[in-house]
Amino acid sequence: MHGLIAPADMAGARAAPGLPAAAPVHEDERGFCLRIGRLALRSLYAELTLYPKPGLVSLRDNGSHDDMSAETFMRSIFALRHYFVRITLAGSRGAPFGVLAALGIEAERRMLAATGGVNTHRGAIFGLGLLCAAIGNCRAQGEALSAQAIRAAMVARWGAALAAHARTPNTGSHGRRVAARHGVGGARHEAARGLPAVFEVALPALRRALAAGRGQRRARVDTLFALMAHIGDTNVYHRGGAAGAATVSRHARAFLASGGTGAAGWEERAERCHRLFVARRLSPGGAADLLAAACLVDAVTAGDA
Ligand SMILES: CC(C)(COP(=O)(O)OP(=O)(O)OC[C@H]1O[C@@H](n2cnc3c(N)ncnc32)[C@H](O)[C@@H]1O)[C@@H](O)C(=O)NCCC(=O)NCCS
Ligand SMILES: Nc1ncnc2c1ncn2[C@@H]1O[C@H](COP(=O)(O)OP(=O)(O)OP(=O)(O)O)[C@@H](O)[C@H]1O
Repeated sequence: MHGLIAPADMAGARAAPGLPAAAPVHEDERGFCLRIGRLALRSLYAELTLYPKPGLVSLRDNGSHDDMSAETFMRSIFALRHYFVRITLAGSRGAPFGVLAALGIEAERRMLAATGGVNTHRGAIFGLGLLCAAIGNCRAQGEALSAQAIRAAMVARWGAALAAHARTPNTGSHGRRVAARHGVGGARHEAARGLPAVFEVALPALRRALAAGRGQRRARVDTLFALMAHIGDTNVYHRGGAAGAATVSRHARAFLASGGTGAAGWEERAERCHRLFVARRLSPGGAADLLAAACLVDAVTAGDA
């Protein structure tokens, strides 16, 4: 086939309600979506393999988790390989929020099937999926891929729907219980505000550390701590309550105040923090998701796409 290609990767997006069933996919659009999908997976892999990462699962250990390991995460990442391609395409076609949500719900189903029912990537499916859609939309508008343009495309196309999504009570989730008890908004509120934790906290921290010559590993550790210091993470509240959340932000702030990974002994300090979180069963999973999201935006805007 020349020019018009309908690969398996695209099948879900074409079949999704709201997209024309037979909308042809041009080769350059297909190549772009495949590249963004690959960068999204690479960002999740970068987050998984990073160490030290307080309380979180890595290749070294399972952090504060009994029900998942790096292998569970690898299976989950593999199960998501078509999803990010499809949602990029849906975004480039300007699909309504309901289409993105349907793709996300289907991806959650695949994740749960691959992990035996463990929630490894719910937050990432939502946040990175939304970013992939925004990146696709931005490119389709003929905009150069900058962080600002990606964020603007996301807010312009789906801002109102995201605000409505944040207002909709979702039954029975940890996020809902945490919101009711502690007044913490979580992933949906973060998205409704245009992902400020990604664009105003994580990305600047990542770029600052890279510009200071710290390299990807140290820059990502600094970024994770910046996020831990900043966000209200529903995972942390769910497992550790307000006291757990205060512990996470206090230790993150102390690590950053000591110079982050720019200071001698940073690795030992970060590992000490990891051991303390594991002892208290704390896990900043929302910060981990947002780190992966920032890695994706950085890769896309650095020209890797
Ligand atoms: C919003 C969804 C993913 C989760 O709702 P829930 O109320 O459980 O949210 P909750 O705040 O608890 O977070 C879920 C996950 O997000 C991450 N997270 C936690 N806190 C935060 C935070 N402050 N900011 C960002 N992410 C966070 C964590 O990993 C957490 O496990 C879900 O309700 C949903 O709508 N799913 C289908 C839509 C979808 O995936 N669409 C894809 C493209 S838009
Ligand atoms: N490396 C990581 N280690 C642990 N969690 C992570 C990591 N990366 C991302 N996360 C996020 O953390 C969330 C998983 O956290 P957790 O297992 O605490 O949630 P849960 O299954 O909803 O709750 P619980 O297991 O406490 O009943 C996922 O949504 C995922 O997106």
